[in-house]
Amino acid sequence: MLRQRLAFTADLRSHGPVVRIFLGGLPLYFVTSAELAHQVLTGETDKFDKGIFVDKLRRAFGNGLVSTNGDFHRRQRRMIQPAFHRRPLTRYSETMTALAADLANSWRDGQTVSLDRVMRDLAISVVGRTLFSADFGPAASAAIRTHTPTVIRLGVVRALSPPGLEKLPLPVNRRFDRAVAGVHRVVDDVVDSSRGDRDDLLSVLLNARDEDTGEAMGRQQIRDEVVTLLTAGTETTGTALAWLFHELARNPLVEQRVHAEVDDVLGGRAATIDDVRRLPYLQRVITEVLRRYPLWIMLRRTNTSVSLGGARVPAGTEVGFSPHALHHDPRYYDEPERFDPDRWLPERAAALPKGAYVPFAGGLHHCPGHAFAHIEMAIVVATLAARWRLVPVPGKPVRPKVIGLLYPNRLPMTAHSRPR
Ligand code: HEM
Repeated sequence: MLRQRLAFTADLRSHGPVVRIFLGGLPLYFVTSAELAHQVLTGETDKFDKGIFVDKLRRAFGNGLVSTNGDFHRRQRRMIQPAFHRRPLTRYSETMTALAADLANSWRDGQTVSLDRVMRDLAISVVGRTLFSADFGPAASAAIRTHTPTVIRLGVVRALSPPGLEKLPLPVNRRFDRAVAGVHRVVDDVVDSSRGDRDDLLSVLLNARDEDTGEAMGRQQIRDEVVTLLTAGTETTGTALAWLFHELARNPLVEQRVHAEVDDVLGGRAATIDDVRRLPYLQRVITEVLRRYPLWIMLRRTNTSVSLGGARVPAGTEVGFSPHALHHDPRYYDEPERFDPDRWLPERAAALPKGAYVPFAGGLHHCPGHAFAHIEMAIVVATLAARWRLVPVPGKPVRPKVIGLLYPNRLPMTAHSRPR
């Protein structure tokens, strides 16, 4: 499973709708149909808690939103959700436009950039400024960019290995601890230097009071929420942006249509939130990128006995599915390996069953940042594509590294100025 990750989870569908596999002795019920994935995410959502992944990653994310269940999760979510409503998103979009324009202005014709790194740094700057009023310098940005994939990668290995591995004095565990400490150092700096008097999400957390006791939120809990938002909001969006430019370069007809659309709407200027709805083709490109490059697997755990596709699954059992396998399942998608943004034209997408497209999960843990991510991606791509065409460096093949998320192994690209 760890060696051939995508092939392993794709192949499970040939064994039936529910397949029992073992993670170092621990049974995992893997569901392979859209219908059952939808049931796990949204159908009986209060019967499924977060599973072994978040247990193994608790040292990193503590009790942040992504790792908690039940009433506690609901309370924290209620507090954080308003930061993703329309009005704050409009405010954040100004920062997205400014940062994208700065990047577009910083390139020289013929310059080669590590696009994966640049996109992840941009995503880190966007979340830092919008949610925490923090300007991460190059060192802090590099710390997040290098430590977060290590935390996720080793968390996945821990989850899929025999229990107890993480307690042994192994180099791999020391690496995990160092990476966690690296992310925590950056976040502690951000939390400690805020006075809580800004119009941002960090100030909401610093000023929050318990509804019953009136007590302030503990420092540790604030740190857990900030670590969660920072990593959940940057790795995903940064890698999706990198893959988007990779796909444009591999699909010249798609690239031409994106260029024609942004030229028509922007005429060379930076994009704003008002432009996003006027870029329908680019929105389909974004939807298609999130189909091709979603999470590898998602896990949950039953908190009561559940019937799944006719199988009786006892309480306390790990249940999982692969968004990547569902997004490439020929039962739901014609030519699933083809990058085809027009499959998202409303008349063609209407037949897609629930659960077949789940880049942002669903149910109680549905990604609160989905609109934030869509707006950010549209603004960044439109602003850069209005000025630059990004061309792959020959002889440097790009392939996905599957670390929970799909990262490009590298993505050197040369920026060519587009005629204005
Ligand atoms: C393309 C970009 C993004 C993708 C593909 C994505 C995907 C996801 C997915 C699949 C989950 C559910 C995880 C699970 O339940 O196991 C999730 C949760 C979450 N995401 Fe996103 N996300 C993206 C962008 C963002 C952004 C921009 C933010 C914030 C700035 C964010 C913040 C969160 C948080 C806080 C959670 C936990 C929610 C909860 O458990 O209640 N995400 N995301």
